[in-house]
Amino acid sequence: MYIVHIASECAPVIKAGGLGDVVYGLAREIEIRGHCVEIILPMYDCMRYDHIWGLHEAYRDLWVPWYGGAIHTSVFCGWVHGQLCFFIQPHSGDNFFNRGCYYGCNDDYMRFAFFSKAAMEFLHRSNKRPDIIHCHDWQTGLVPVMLFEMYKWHGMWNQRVCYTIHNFKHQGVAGADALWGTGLNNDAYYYNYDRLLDNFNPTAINFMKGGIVYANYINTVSPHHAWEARYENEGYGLGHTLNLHHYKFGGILNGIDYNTWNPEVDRYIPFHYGMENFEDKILNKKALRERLLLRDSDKPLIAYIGRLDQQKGVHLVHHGIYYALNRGAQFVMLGSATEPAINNWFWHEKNFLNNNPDVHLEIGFNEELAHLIYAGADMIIVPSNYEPCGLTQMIGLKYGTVPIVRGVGGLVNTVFDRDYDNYHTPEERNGYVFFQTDYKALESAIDRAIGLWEQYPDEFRQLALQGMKYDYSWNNPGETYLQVYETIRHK
Ligand SMILES: Nc1ncnc2c1ncn2[C@@H]1O[C@H](COP(=O)(O)OP(=O)(O)O[C@H]2O[C@H](CO)[C@@H](O)[C@H](O)[C@H]2O)[C@@H](O)[C@H]1O
Repeated sequence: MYIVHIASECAPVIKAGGLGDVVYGLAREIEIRGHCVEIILPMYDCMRYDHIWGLHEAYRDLWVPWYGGAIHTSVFCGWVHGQLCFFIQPHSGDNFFNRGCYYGCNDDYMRFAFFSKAAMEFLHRSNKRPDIIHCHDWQTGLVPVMLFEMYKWHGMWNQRVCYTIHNFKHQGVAGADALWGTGLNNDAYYYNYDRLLDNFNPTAINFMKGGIVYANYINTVSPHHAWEARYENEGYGLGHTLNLHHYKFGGILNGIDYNTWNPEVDRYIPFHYGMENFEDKILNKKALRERLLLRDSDKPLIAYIGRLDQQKGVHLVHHGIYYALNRGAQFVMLGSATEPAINNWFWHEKNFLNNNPDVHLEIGFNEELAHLIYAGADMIIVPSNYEPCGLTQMIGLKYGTVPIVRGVGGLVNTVFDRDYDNYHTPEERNGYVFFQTDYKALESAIDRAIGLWEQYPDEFRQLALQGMKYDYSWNNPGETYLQVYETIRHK
């Protein structure tokens, strides 16, 4: 099969969060299984060019129709750790992708409407006819709309779309200018409840809704979150649309790329270890302490890695830092915030705690440091308000770093409480789970973890080893996605 991903991220060249990991990891898995996979991405000025091999111009004069005119665009091509990627570079005064950031501009919806249009135009003009177009999140929600309303009539009859939703909160709610820009025009037709009209704002269209309505298959990234999106409020207003399209909606648990995230081969950690030499993990803990100037001691080390955002339960991350310190543990946080209020808050805490030898708050994005933290920490907290899948707990498990998570979304599908899980035998349990969003809930889970670490170190070690046994690689999800591709391809 021939599969083309159209996405706004691909790790490690463009990574703001988990979307990048998934696009790269899934593409790689499907290619290993003998299929042809290509990835189309925006050519951001701030991406990690050092991760691209052989970058060259592949298509020089692509004229992308835009607002009745056309934007002169170049398409570059190169290999990102073995995966063939195409990068879209428009030459226009809008400077869509030369902003020094991936997201966070006022005209994001126009930037990604253009990207989606350019990706489709590139496929069309270069005569690429993939069996499957796999697109992701709101940024590419217009891809299936354009395919089935426009490009189908230009020779793209046989293409089918798989649309994966990694985060329902961001939906691409836009005005009619997105329709005019892309040439979909015809406002009256798209401003319709059955098509792109936002479910709550009668003056707006919704890219993600477009993706849901038009794609041949839609999924979110864990079975439990698929359920939450339909039956609880986790679909952020798209629950009814999902119910209408339930026959083509599912939840497929993400994997993680064990070539990148594996303490036996990780090139960013100083000491490799696995289940056989688990005791070497402590050498990484020492290295982490040295790197962050933390006091060497016999305390447990708790970590948080992730975006600092309401989704991630920042109030609990914040509380967790102080609770861990009071409870005699060390804490390391690595995170970045796009919201100024949250950013300021954590900078304030960082300055306040600056001289404390048991805590380090690193504010920013640092892929290399993340690896060392996963390897060096004893526990990792994921206190999310909602979590479609969550990769950090799965990475933690692989590194023998015991996850302490809130029981929502994909966290429910991957972490099983050592003391209270009803569905897994004691040998299958791998972490700690709490359910409420108040401080007490988090505290009791941290207490149980630290208690075991301090008083029953052998049992704690056993729990970590049980987590390492789990296979959360792309092996199983890769198989499932292939089945999806096969099914929609023949429809
Ligand atoms: N400051 C920082 N420095 C270095 N690395 C950092 C970092 N902050 C985060 N990371 C890394 O980014 C990834 C984040 O994974 P998450 O599952 O938290 O994804 P996120 O919420 O962004 O994405 C959404 O998409 C993913 C993928 O589908 C879902 O798992 C998730 O639930 C959903 O919210 C991990 O690889 C983590 O190590």
